[in-house]
Amino acid sequence: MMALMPVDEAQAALLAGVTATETEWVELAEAGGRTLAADLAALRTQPPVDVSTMDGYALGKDVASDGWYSVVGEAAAGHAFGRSLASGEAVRIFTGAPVPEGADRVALQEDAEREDDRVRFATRAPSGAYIRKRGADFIEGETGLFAGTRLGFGALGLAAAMNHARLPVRRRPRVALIASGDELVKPGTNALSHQIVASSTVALARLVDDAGGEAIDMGIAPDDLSALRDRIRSAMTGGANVVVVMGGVSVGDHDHTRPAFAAEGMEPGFWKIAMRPGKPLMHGRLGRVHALGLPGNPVSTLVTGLLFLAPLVRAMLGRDDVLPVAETAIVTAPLRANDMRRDFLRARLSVEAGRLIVTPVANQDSALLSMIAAANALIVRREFAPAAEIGEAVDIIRI
Ligand SMILES: Nc1nc2c(c(=O)[nH]1)N[C@H]1C(S)=C(S)[C@@H](COP(=O)(O)OP(=O)(O)OC[C@H]3O[C@@H](n4cnc5c(N)ncnc54)[C@H](O)[C@@H]3O)O[C@H]1N2
Ligand code: MOO
Repeated sequence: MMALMPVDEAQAALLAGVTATETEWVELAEAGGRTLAADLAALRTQPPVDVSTMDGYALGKDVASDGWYSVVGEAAAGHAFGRSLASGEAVRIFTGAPVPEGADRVALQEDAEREDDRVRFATRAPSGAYIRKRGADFIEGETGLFAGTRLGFGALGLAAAMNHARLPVRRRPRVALIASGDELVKPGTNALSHQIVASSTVALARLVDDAGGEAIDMGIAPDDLSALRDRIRSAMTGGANVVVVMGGVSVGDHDHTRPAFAAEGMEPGFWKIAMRPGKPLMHGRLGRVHALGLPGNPVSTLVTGLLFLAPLVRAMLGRDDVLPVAETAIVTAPLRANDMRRDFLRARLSVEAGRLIVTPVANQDSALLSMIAAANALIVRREFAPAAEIGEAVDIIRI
């Protein structure tokens, strides 16, 4: 029997030599969830001048002998006080307003005793009080965001503040999804008893989308070599970066995925991985295009999608976080010792008294979508892991 390749080795082989997609420019408002293709420098300094962090009074260094300052004007956000402060003068100032020249501190309005146009304070604010210095956030020319960053709300806010209206992002990798099997019909059709609803396309498309790719539904190919070859070819013509065939990767007489890719000139990568579910997973290259055969059992399709396809998409985006992040949680059921296949148990993760608790779902059959729908994590059981007792910490991946 052909030896099974360890998961880590297969992931490394898959991700080695991935080329990032091209750069495209998008409007800031369209850039959410995309991945930066280049480092982004600040186009201005923020704050551009020293500003007040509170509502109060801007004061100079010198205190008048009687403690009273004369209030000579006002500074509000967007409205600077026009001149330098002289000794003994105060300017009424509001949050975000430029601190006038000659002022070195801001005193809170809560601490002020105001009488007409003069003001005094019981205690003296220290030098620099309530002043946010020019450039405290970023300085013009400084790199604020790095290539490979997924643009979440914080990064988008920073990009806007740095005065970028458009951002360079990686084009979404195009992932063609081909379902294969004579038994498959589209969701919502009048399926006969020997037919199965093709559920993996929509599920995998969601996973691809979430990873930052663009899923292309290539429909259902029958269990026929030339039909599958046609489908692979049209995916290539359509500009796919990854061609995925779901099902038909095992060793049965009707499993045409590998032969079809091979007939299209695939340079073989790996086939058969030491993992459960997902053993028959296959990868190869059609020139620069990645060929992936994902095992047909729906849970196997999604687990291999999560561990291989999604990381491949993220790698093509040049993302700085490619592989799923492992965390630990306390297991609530005993787990038996593992064999040489890394096991990914579908499980339910929750928080109890501030700790992560994880429970495997009732049935680990890789055909049961009800079980993966009920799960929100995978428990990762490493190769030859010893039995685990209730209360032990185990590795998990959120899904
Ligand atoms: N003799 C052996 N038989 C099998 C092995 C093996 O090593 N030796 N591996 C088993 C494992 S593990 C898996 S997983 C399956 C996967 O095989 P295939 O990739 O060839 O999948 P199919 O036979 O095409 O389909 C399996 C199952 O999944 C259903 N399916 C397929 N595509 C979809 C879809 N898009 N949506 C919903 N359901 C789908 C299909 O109807 C079958 O019931 O092979 C084992 N056999
Ligand atoms: O991948 Mo099969 O993945 O064990 O059902």
